[in-house]
Amino acid sequence: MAWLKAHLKTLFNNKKPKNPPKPKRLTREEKGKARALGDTEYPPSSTGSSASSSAVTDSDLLPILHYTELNLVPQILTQFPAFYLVGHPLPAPPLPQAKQLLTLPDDVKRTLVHPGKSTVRGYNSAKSSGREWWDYAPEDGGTRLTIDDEGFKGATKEYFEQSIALLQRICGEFNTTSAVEGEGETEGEGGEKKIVVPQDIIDHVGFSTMRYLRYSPVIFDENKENASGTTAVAAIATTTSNEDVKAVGSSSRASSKSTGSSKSSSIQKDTPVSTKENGYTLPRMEAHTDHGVLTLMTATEPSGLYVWDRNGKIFSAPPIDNTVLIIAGDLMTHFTAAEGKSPLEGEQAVDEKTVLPTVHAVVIPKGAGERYSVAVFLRPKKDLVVSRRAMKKDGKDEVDEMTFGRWAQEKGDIKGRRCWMLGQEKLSGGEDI
Ligand SMILES: O=C(O)CCC(=O)C(=O)O
Ligand SMILES: [Fe+2]
Repeated sequence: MAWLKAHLKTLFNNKKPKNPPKPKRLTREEKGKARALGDTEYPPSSTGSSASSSAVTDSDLLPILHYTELNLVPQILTQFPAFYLVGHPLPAPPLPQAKQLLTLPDDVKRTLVHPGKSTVRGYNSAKSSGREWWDYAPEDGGTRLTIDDEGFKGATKEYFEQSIALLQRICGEFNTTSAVEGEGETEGEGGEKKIVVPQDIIDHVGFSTMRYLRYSPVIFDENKENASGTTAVAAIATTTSNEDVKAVGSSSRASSKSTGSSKSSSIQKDTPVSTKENGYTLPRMEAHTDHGVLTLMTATEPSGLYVWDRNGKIFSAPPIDNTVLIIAGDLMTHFTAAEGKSPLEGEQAVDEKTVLPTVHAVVIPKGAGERYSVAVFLRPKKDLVVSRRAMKKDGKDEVDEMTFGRWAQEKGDIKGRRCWMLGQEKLSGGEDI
């Protein structure tokens, strides 16, 4: 797994685009107005050429993009870890359906567990995190592991299909057509099409799924929770602050490193490990990156979603009416790596057009109640080659082909799957991997 370690170290080591477009400076009021109106000038559409050695963005808000401006997405995802999309054609988000399914009696929910115990199909729970979820997959029209309710099934299928179509459209924006020499990249006719995101992803649903999630204090399993007192879990707090979010990041780092590591005891000692000493733990999802191409999210209040940018800066990502939030998954980094490079080669594969996967976490403030969310994951077929890496084997030049299935498998094999975390190393103040 040495390549992965090297890769993570370089990718997430405060790497910035070499020549990022400079965000336009707006006052707080202007920003708020731009957000409320879905102002097309925010974020700026210009591709300023002045080099900046400061942060990728000086804004503390995530951009809101209008559906008619999807062509800006490739640039925006190098500047921001996420964006809201307004003016999209999606139907109402199936949050009532999420609540409908996830508040069924436990014995009914148990019948929706995948026979092979898949965590990306049917019903699952992580009781010690105060979280449960149900995954819809389009196989057999999504009729397996679901409930017998036509309204539920219709709304679920519809939202999934339309969201996937939207994410595929966004992928198409990464594939530009270049005009005649000297004119740069344009939408001009007759030019050469540059494929960044494989066409197969744009044409096929692949291994895409949709998830309904519920975060609630009532999900905690009192008997299991921290029985040993050593399990690394999220911090305890009476309010949610950046500190709490950082703790969600650092504690999951401890859990990933502690398993199978000879350093586990010292790491656990040095890491904020919460127990029930204050009588409460927060419903949460630890910091992670999604391993697909793009993820579309929508949620109820209370807010609780946070995203990290490539410098470790945290953005709150509360739900905004009529918008969806879109973030990048690991495969975006494979596809947008520097020309001819695989991200598995590390730093040299990251250039100004490289989109890094969005680190995100959820933590629900104490007393805030329940949160429901919907996440649609655009993922390719498992055998799709996502990047190629030139390497020497027994003195011979070889090309190592990374498929999506292998990527997901190798990432999953790292305990806790917390490996692709940009912010986490910085936030936890810990040593490099
Ligand atoms: O609940 C959310 O908003 C995020 C869920 C998520 O990140 C995931 O399921 O991968
Ligand atoms: Fe996620």
